[in-house]
Amino acid sequence: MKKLTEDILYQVIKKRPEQSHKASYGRVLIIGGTQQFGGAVIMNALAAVNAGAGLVSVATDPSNFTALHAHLPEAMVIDFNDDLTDDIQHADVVLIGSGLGNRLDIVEATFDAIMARQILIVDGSALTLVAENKLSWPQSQLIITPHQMEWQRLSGVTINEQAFEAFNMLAQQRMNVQPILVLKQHHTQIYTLNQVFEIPNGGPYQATGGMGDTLAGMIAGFTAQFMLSFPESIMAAVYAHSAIADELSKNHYVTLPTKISAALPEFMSRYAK
Ligand SMILES: NC(=O)C1=CN([C@@H]2O[C@H](COP(=O)(O)OP(=O)(O)OC[C@H]3O[C@@H](n4cnc5c(N)ncnc54)[C@H](OP(=O)(O)O)[C@@H]3O)[C@@H](O)[C@H]2O)[C@@H](O)CC1
Ligand SMILES: Nc1ncnc2c1ncn2[C@@H]1O[C@H](COP(=O)(O)OP(=O)(O)O)[C@@H](O)[C@H]1O
Ligand SMILES: [Mg+2]
Repeated sequence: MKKLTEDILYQVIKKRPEQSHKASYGRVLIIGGTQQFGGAVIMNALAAVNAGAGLVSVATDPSNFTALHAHLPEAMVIDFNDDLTDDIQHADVVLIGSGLGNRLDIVEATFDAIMARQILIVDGSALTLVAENKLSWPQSQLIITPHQMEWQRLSGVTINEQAFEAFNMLAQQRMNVQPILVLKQHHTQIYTLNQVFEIPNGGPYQATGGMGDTLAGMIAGFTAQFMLSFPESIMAAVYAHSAIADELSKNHYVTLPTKISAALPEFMSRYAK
């Protein structure tokens, strides 16, 4: 187990070249947010845009369009009931699952459309749907972001057994496509193909709904923008998420997910050398 340090931020976050444009920083497609859980995709998108993704589109229930635009006019919207194949195939990074409820049809269609070279981040309800329906993972650069109960549902490793790294690693290796596993908890762990990393920061002021949706959006923004630093870009996103929460916690009892996203541009500017 390797403990991550602030160095990961200097390693991944780079000063932008003058000769660049929005497409240089990645196209992200976010798929999620039923009528009940529209907030989840708004938080995904706030995080991805504030992390610096070049272009962000959100495929969601149409009842969420106005609220999303009110929070974030930078994002584009798509009706998630339409055929998303073209939108998926034009994205560099697809994030699916936050607030997706029981829309198994959308998970299946996304897994069918995704291509092997693309980054696919699977979060929230999509993880539960994969577990319940025993879906196979698609060929892609797969990242999964379960909290401990979602990981228990997916892997069969109970929350108590998750203290043993070897159990998690074995379960990860048994999947048909070996994903990068971001196992969320106090001191989140990141399982790459052959090594485990752990963040030393973060705390209970982060225990509030939408905190994981924000992390998933940050991972999308970091991986889309810092393509050449994969998978370190994932570690930098996880580290930054908790580092910002730590800073806010000095004078905030609870660190709201939307405040973490709002702090991202200034936070990242400190590391861009
Ligand atoms: N504003 C919005 O739109 C929001 C939308 N959201 C969306 O809702 C969807 C459902 O996501 P979810 O995580 O809330 O529900 P679920 O998968 O049932 O798991 C929760 C249960 O698991 C247990 N548990 C055990 N260990 C745990 C741990 N370490 N961390 C967390 N839980 C742990 C615990 O059980 P308990 O301890 O209560 O017995 C708990 O009751 C998902 O798509 C998400 O994106 C949310 O983001 C909120 C804001
Ligand atoms: N006590 C804690 N210490 C550190 N981080 C925490 C703590 N509780 C929750 N978190 C973080 O908050 C996030 C919660 O994710 P998740 O349960 O998926 O939230 P949601 O689905 O509501 O957005 C994870 O990144 C987790 O590591
Ligand atoms: Mg979650």
